[in-house]
Amino acid sequence: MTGAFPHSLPTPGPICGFPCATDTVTVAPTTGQERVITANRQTSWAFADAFVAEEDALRWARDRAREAGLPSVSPGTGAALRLLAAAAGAKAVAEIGTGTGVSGVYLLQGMRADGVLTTVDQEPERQQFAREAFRAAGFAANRARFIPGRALDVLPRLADGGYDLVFCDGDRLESLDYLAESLRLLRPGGLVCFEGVFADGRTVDSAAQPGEVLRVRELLRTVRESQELLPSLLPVGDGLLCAVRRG
Ligand SMILES: C[S@@+](CC[C@H](N)C(=O)[O-])C[C@H]1O[C@@H](n2cnc3c(N)ncnc32)[C@H](O)[C@@H]1O
Repeated sequence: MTGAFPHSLPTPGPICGFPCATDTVTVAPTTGQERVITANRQTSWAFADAFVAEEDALRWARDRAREAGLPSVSPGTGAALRLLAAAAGAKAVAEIGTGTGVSGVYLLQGMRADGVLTTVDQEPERQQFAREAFRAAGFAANRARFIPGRALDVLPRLADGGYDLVFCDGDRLESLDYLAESLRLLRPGGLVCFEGVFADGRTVDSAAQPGEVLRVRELLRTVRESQELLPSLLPVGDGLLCAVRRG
């Protein structure tokens, strides 16, 4: 991760606690005890992320993603999603960005036994891999509804307040639209989660960043300031932003 979070951050202001386009970031040289703490923290993060062993179906889906050059959620992120789905007693989950099904398997594992995962991806051939992964993981075909198409075309067709959890892992440039749609889709007390909000460290990096990173920063600010949401940014994988829609 770029920078030595949180030492590299400017004093959090009322709007953002991470660099805006104009913020400067001074990375303090790490010496002695501080360097030990930083190294330990990174080792601890790696340990936490690898804490959950993955079964064959997940490894198979992950291999298909790797072959396609596609990122998948890390084991730590998958385990967090599974935990959240289980804690929420999720019966209806919507996913943006099926990929080859890694996150979908974790979500299904956490959901109620009669729950249905509605998963959207603009690449139907990836959804075929996910379908196989779900079957290999032991889920009946009726546990997942695959919808091919662009997220912003599909989401408006899904039912208002009909979902316990919405997981967003599609196009970062569309993050704010996904948030607006999620607020409509979630029941009160439901959860929205965004994968990859660290953007490989670029979110807290003061160097010039592409539009997708600026959009992620906007998402973080919006979620943090929303009166409708109770947020938490989980430092698993590439950063999992989660928020509960207040009842
Ligand atoms: C990072 S991958 C998802 C990985 C998956 N969640 C997992 O962990 O296995 C992102 C997926 O989003 C899909 N995607 C990107 N932009 C999209 C959009 N606008 N609408 C629907 N799907 C989109 C891509 O085709 C890709 O399969």
